[in-house]
Amino acid sequence: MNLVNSGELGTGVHNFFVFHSSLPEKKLSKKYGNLFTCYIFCIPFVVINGFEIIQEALVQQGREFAGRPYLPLIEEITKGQGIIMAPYGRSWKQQRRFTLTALRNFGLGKIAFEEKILQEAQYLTEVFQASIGQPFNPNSKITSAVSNVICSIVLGKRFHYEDEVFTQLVELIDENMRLQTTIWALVYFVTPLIGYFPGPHQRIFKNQARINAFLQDFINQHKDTLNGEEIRDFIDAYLLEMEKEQNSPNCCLTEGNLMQIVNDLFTAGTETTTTTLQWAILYMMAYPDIQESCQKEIDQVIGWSRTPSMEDAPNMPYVNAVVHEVQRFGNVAPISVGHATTRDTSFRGYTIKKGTMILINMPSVLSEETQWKDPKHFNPGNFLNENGEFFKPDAFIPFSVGLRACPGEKLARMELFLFFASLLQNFEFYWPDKTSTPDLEGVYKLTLAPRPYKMAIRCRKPSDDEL
Ligand code: HEM
Repeated sequence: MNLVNSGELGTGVHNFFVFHSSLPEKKLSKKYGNLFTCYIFCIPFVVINGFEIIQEALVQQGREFAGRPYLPLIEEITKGQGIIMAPYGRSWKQQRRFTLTALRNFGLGKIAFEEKILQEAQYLTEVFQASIGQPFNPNSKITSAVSNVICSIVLGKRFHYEDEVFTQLVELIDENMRLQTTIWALVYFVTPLIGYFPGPHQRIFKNQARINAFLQDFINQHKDTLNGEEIRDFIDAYLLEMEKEQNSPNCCLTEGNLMQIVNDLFTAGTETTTTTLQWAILYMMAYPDIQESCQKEIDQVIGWSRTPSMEDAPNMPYVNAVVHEVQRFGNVAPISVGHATTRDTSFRGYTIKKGTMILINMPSVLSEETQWKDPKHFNPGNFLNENGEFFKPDAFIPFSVGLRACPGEKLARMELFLFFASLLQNFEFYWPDKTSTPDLEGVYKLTLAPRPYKMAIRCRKPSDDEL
């Protein structure tokens, strides 16, 4: 048993068997308390629920909970490199520190990223505009726009939405994310020996090899044209730092790590933001009065003569509150990324053995009754005070907290605000099918996404004569 009671018995820790990967954690925490152990085929993992106890684990005992679980399938793909699934240690620290610095230097929080995002929002608006008149599924268009932001930061170029290399890359990444939530991934987790036999898991490896081949091409092109005088993008910055540090004995900057970080930024940076924007549009169709209030504020603060900018955010408390509420209610990363203990850890009177998988139950915080004014409904009021001013409750932690907290948070927040405000400035979104209403239940594929839907749009922008 992994969670060993070293204190008093029965203080909310329970052990039982679970044979399914999609857990009804909310119901379980009601029944078993804020800290309990589950088993997947006899392999234990500890589930942590609620703001206070999650803070305690990830922040106050941050180092002890900063590991990642050993998952044979992921290990086969990443070889422990990169950031997301890298074990806690020197290499992870270096990759993470370098990535945060590079993102900051390229303009995280500065104008450069804002321009890239706005340029992409403009393309997305044009593509939506061309679809007026026919209900359509916005998913692939939003995915293209969001992954293009990552492409321009990491690879130094954006792609046409129909570009063959680009669409293949996006599809392969998407398929691999989906395959990693199938029963096969679970079987691989328990019996890694199936890696030697045929089965759908082989498709994951095949897809990954193709993704890596695409990315290796880009890395090679960068190496051939590298020029210390001009850093074009993330790959350039990493290669130059590798060159500089090559004789340093503790340096973990390697081409293998570079490849895995590029993979990580694509996977983490595209799916989460795309899914949040899909929820945003779906909620706007489900709650047209909220959509209208957003548009009123956009019209007042921005008008028609210019595009939105991050400087508008403090003057747009309602839109800002809606974007945050989309993240809270949409809950796109319900189990965050799995954590693990980095050593035998004493926690709330219990000893958790080194390497135990830790599951952070995000909905237990994002809809915790004691933390929110209206936890159960989509209500921007959760982020507005009595004077209609924006405020952010401490329990708003969709990017997690502690040493592993999302390093892409600032970029993601910029993308969400600018894409959302640009789309609502230009279009009214409405549910095209009069016989049904938007389905607000999600489906889980590493992120919690809306079921595929079709939407209809009307152009809001007055003609030049009317302006
Ligand atoms: C709405 C958008 C996003 C959400 C909700 C989100 C959420 C998260 C969460 C919950 C984690 C796990 C934290 C933990 O283990 O405790 C994470 C990790 C991570 N995210 Fe994000 N993320 C978003 C966008 C991005 C973007 C745009 C990037 C890249 C530029 C990014 C890069 C990463 C990376 C590299 C990690 C791994 C950090 C580590 O293991 O040290 N994410 N994110």
